[in-house]
Amino acid sequence: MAAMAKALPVVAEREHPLPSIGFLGLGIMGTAMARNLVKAGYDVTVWNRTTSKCDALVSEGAKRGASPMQTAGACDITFAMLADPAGAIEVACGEDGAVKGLGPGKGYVDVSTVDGDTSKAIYKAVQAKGAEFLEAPVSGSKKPAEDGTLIFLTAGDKSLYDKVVPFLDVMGKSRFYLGEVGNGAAMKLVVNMIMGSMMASFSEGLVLGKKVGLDPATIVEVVGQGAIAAPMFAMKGPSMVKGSYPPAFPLKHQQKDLRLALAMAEDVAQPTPVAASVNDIYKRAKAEGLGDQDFSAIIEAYLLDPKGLNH
Ligand SMILES: NC(=O)C1=CN([C@@H]2O[C@H](COP(=O)(O)OP(=O)(O)OC[C@H]3O[C@@H](n4cnc5c(N)ncnc54)[C@H](OP(=O)(O)O)[C@@H]3O)[C@@H](O)[C@H]2O)C=CC1
Ligand SMILES: O=CCCC(=O)O
Repeated sequence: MAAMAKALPVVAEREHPLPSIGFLGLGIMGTAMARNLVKAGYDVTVWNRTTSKCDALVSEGAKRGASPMQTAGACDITFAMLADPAGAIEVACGEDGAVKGLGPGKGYVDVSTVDGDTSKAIYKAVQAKGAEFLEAPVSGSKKPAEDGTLIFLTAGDKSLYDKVVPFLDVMGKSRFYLGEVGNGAAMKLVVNMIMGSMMASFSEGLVLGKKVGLDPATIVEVVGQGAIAAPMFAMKGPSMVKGSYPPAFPLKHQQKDLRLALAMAEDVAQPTPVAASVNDIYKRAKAEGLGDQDFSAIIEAYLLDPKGLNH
């Protein structure tokens, strides 16, 4: 059963004036997360590199930021939801980066999925301005972002964590405080490494089953009733069977997370042969032009006929 959208607390019901919020990065996730903050009645300023992506939220009540620097300068707490380490560094530490707008009393919360070293570099830059930093990558995809049921994996300045709890609770259903910067990134990469391998294994099973004459839709049903049942298989399986992969979690980001998880494993000399092999399959799918499709399109990398299981 699909998760129910939760009732959002509204600002008018609160007793004290609340901090103003900046939100940088309005992709699939950022748009839905910022929208929930706007809907809850907060004073939200949004910025995105492709400025047209701000239009809808501005028409719904958000203010338009001129740059990451201006947005962070105008707001008490700024969230950032960027594609990858390069984007996160650019937006935080670039020419018109958010860090330039920060100062004592302000906070920067990076909710992008990046590696620990990227997070630590941003932390150092934020600290140098006398501001506070929290890394807070999320588990959960487009639908949980829309429903406000994400899981936050936070680490960094505990005092900032305490301040942003009300905002995290608007955007999410649960939150973990994991201590030092890097631990949130590590938790997120471990979870997504497992997820990428699960999806590849599921695809492999569907393709093999089809080849030996089984009905893929029946395989999805059987998997859903046994010990390996998973919400992800139940949600993605039916559309995979139809060869349809509308992007919720883009395949290029899943491959990025595998790449970052493998680098993390390399740093501690931990063998991860399953993830290494799976990463090659995602790389092949990306090379075949599937990067902007949902990551469930990984199944296409197994198929000679690129139209999907039904063809
Ligand atoms: N989609 C999902 O299910 C989930 C995604 N994540 C993670 O969240 C992050 C965002 O994901 P998602 O919203 O799906 O991604 P999208 O690809 O939809 O959005 C990426 C965002 O990053 C911006 N961006 C990328 N590079 C730069 C740059 N150099 N400078 C400025 N802005 C940049 C894009 O701007 P522009 O619009 O101009 O291109 C866009 O706003 C990723 O780290 C992803 O791994 C985490 C959990 C779930
Ligand atoms: O990083 C993306 C995670 C997607 C999910 O948790 O469903």
